[in-house]
Amino acid sequence: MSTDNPPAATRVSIIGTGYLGATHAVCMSELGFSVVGVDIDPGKVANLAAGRVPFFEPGLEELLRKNLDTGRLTFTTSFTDAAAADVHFLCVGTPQRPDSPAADLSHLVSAVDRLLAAGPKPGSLLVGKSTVPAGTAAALARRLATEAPLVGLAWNPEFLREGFAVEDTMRPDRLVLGLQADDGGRAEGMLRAIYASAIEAGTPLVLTDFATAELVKVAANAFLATKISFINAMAEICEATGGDVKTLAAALAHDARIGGRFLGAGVGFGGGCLPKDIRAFQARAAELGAGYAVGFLAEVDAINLRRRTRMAELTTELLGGSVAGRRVAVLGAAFKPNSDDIRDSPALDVANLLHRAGAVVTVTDPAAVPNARQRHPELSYADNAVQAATDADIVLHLTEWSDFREIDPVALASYVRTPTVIDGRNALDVARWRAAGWSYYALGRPRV
Ligand SMILES: NC(=O)C1=CN([C@@H]2O[C@H](COP(=O)(O)OP(=O)(O)OC[C@H]3O[C@@H](n4cnc5c(N)ncnc54)[C@H](O)[C@@H]3O)[C@@H](O)[C@H]2O)C=CC1
Ligand SMILES: O=C(O)[C@H]1O[C@H](OP(=O)(O)OP(=O)(O)OC[C@H]2O[C@@H](n3ccc(=O)[nH]c3=O)[C@H](O)[C@@H]2O)[C@H](O)[C@@H](O)[C@@H]1O
Repeated sequence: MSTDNPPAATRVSIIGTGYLGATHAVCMSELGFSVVGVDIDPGKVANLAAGRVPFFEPGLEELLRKNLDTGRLTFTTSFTDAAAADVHFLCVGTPQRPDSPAADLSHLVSAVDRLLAAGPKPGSLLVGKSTVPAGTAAALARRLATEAPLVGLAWNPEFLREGFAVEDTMRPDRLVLGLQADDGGRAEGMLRAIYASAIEAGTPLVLTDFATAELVKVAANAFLATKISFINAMAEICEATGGDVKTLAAALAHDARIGGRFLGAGVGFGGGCLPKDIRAFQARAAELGAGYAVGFLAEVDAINLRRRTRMAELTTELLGGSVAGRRVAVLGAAFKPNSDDIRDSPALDVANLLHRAGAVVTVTDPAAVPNARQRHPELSYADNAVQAATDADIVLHLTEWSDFREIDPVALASYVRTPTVIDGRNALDVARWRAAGWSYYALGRPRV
């Protein structure tokens, strides 16, 4: 999206300023809109208002500060401040329920309660961006029809990736707009104006109904999860036959119909979205009587979780059958590089499995240690790979930060007790590590 022609007087509110909402607020302001971000977490609001992004996202803080300085971007806990906006983007969390695989929609319901209580402007538009089970928008439309008939509704799911959030928001692969057939084109017109620069730049625009828009989002995440679990299933077969999953994936990638992205075998997917979205999808399909159609996602989830236990088993095997009292260095805490997000992190899951089996586990990560320490105070933490690996019996590489790929294996070997590494992301330079005297292992690759 270009910022050459800032739009005029449209006022935008962003409800929920977490990973998605904070990024969307900053990017909408960068596009020239007057933006207010509202959140119930006063700490988050205070940080954002002071120019601090309370999570790791390359490029976002710089853009936040620049836009705060223009006066176009503000943050508040008051829904009254948000009520004056013309367009409200709903960006609150939809996590997995604690007691079931389904999505917890309570934040969404409460956000709408608060907005309606504050009295949104007649003619304003509520735009859902959160990932929701199919049918959520239709239910919300019925609610608005009785409680706020002059407020429109659209569903505009978000596809950004953490670590590339600004880039993905400014230059999305596509824009999906779920619209109501009977609003006379109002919502479409307002959203075309909001996204004018992206549309002019040629971003594909998909205009559809609510259910399809909701489903595009969960289908995309289900497909990505399936692709990762497919290659991890091949890794399991490679382990059984002595094959090499990295060569296998590279060979598959030469087929343009398959492509090489999301064929990275290793310890599997985590984060605040893929795992909970495939579970919520299954739960919703079952409610609709169509659970059989996505039954395969249970296997996708199971393959993914097996990679974590397999990593712990291989560690145990390489340490002679027991990890009790052995020192394990874990490189990585975030669910992926360029993020401090530890939601459903494979790295921390593996660290905990080993800790519970009696290992002395020390975790390091370039960005996620503060979050990990808060959530898992039972583990030990180090500032860098050398500290984590000092006197280690084994080193596990579980999040492929460039910092870890760039480690000098010769230097690191002088700190460890035994130079054994398991590359849980198939991302280290095997030849370099072996030449430096390390015994190198990886899931789905032959032992040499
Ligand atoms: N994190 C990501 O990269 C992406 C997330 N999504 C979806 O976006 C949604 C939000 O995800 P995240 O930003 O990761 O979650 P998050 O947990 O980082 O942020 C959610 C925010 O909503 C706030 N909130 C909760 N209840 C509220 C209420 N009643 N009123 C106002 N604010 C409230 C929370 O305090 C929090 O700051 C989810 O549905 C997720 O699946 C979609 C695409 C990308
Ligand atoms: O709905 C969401 O929130 C987002 O979920 C994912 O984005 P994200 O969770 O930021 O991370 P990804 O880059 O998709 O990675 C997800 C997980 O898969 C793992 N992964 C990825 C690729 C791969 O080849 N192998 C692999 O194990 C990563 O390490 C990570 O744990 C999607 O890629 C986004 O399009 C979507 O908007």
